[in-house]
Amino acid sequence: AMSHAWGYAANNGPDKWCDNFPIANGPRQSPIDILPGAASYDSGLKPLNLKYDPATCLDILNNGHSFQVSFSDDNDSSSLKDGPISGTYRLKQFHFHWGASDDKGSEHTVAGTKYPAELHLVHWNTKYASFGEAASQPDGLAVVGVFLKIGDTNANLQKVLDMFGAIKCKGKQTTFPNFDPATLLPGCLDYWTYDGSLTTPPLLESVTWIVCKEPISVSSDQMGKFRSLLFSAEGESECCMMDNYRPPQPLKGRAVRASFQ
Ligand SMILES: NS(=O)(=O)c1ccc(CCCCO)cc1
Ligand SMILES: [Zn+2]
Repeated sequence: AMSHAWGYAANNGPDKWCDNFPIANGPRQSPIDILPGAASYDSGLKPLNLKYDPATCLDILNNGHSFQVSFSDDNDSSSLKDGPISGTYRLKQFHFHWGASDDKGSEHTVAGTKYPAELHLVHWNTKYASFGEAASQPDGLAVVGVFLKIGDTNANLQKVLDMFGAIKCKGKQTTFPNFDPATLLPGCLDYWTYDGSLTTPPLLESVTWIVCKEPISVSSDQMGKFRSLLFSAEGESECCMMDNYRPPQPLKGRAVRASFQ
């Protein structure tokens, strides 16, 4: 059985996740295809208020599905407020999803357009005691999504890619001090927002999605570096980490709001 051996291959990928995680066919699944023309401008939406302290950056890990940079979250030093949310949500980690080639890789799409990668900054609602508890609540998480578009080399992103030699295989982890995730944000923080879910198992319907309209740049060479990571653990037959994205899911009547006109 797949149990928790989910992945992105034909035998354990997104089309099979419903076997062990029936919520995969739920009413508020993510990602979605965002149709800018169908999004409704909401003047009540506040600008995003992101405050990140590089001192909270802890480590970088290859978890076999993506790589993630984790943050200490025992205070509000790195947190998200305002935007579509109420209260304070603490940054827990960020990670990416990407494709086998530059023509695909993002999870959200914009009027059918796929980007080569997508950054997710994962935050949890401090009205709950922990990330794990928040992840099971309908207003527990807020994930900021940022598209990556092929263009100039991204010097800030390169600082993350330079760590890949130490985390090539599943399970490898290394310290990653003093990285400022704010350097990965676009200049303009206009966003779309909707109620959704985690895009990987357990696919919990606990995420307020906040997807930035403006992408950040990544060079094609840098995208090649993403694909040098491995899904596989040391000693296993090597399997390159790529196409670790879930395709868009049915909107099922949900409204997508825009913070901009
Ligand atoms: N691609 S995503 O931002 O939706 C995302 C974020 C965080 C997790 C981990 C959930 C662990 C629940 O116990 C899984 C997926
Ligand atoms: Zn993600």
